[in-house]
Amino acid sequence: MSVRIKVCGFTRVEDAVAAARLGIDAIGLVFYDKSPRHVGIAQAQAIIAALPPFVTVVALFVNATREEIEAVLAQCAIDVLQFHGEESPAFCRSFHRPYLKAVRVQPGTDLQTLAAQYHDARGLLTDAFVEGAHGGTGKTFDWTLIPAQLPLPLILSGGLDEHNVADAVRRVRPAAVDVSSGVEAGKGIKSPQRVADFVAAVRAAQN
Ligand SMILES: O=C(O)c1ccccc1NCC(=O)[C@H](O)[C@H](O)COP(=O)(O)O
Repeated sequence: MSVRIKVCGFTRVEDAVAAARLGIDAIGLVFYDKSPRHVGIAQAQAIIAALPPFVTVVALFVNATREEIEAVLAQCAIDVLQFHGEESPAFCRSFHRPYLKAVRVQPGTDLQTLAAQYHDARGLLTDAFVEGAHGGTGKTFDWTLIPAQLPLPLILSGGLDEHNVADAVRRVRPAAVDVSSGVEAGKGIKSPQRVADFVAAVRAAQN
C-alpha cells in the first residue's frame, strides 16, 4: 500500500485546498491555543467546507478538556482525533472516534508498551522530543529508536521535509508520514511548492 501523507497545521483555506489537489491524504487542524498554527472553530469550518471529497480531517489536541474536544466535534466535521499530550488510553477512546496517539521519542521511549496501551488507536505518530514543546518543532529524532515491528501502524513525523522524507520512507517503512514545518513558507502558511516536492519525494521513495 502506498505511504499515506498527512500535512498538519493549516490555517488558510487556500493552502488546504492546494495541498488536497496535490494528492495528500489528510489534513491536520491544531486546536491548541499555544501553537502558532492554532485554528478557531470558524476557521476550521471554512477549511473543512472547502476540501474535496475523501480528504481525512484530523483534529489535534494537547491535554484539552473533554468539553473542549466535544465542542469541536459538535461544530466541525472531524474524522480522526490526534492526541499530543498526556491523554490516557481511556480518555482517547472515550470519544468513540478513530484516534492517533502522538509520542515524542527519545532514548528509552518504549514504543512497544505504548502501542499495547493504545492498542485501539489507528496509529502511533512518532514525533521528536523537544523539551517544553508538544509538536510542530521541525526537529527530527533518531529513527533507529523505532522498533522494526510494531503492532500498530506507524506514522512517522518530526522534522520531515522534501529533502529527508525519501530517506525516511526507505529506512523506516512507515504506514504514513506527517509534516508541518517542512512544507511551510512561514508558521501556519503552507507552501504549495514545498507540498508538491514533499509528495513527489514520498512517491519516488516507493518506486
Ligand atoms: O504544529 C504544531 O504547532 C503543534 C503544536 C503542538 C502539538 C502538535 C503540533 N503539531 C502536530 C503535528 O502533527 C506536526 O505535524 C508534528 O508535530 C510534526 O511537526 P514538524 O516537525 O514541524 O513537521
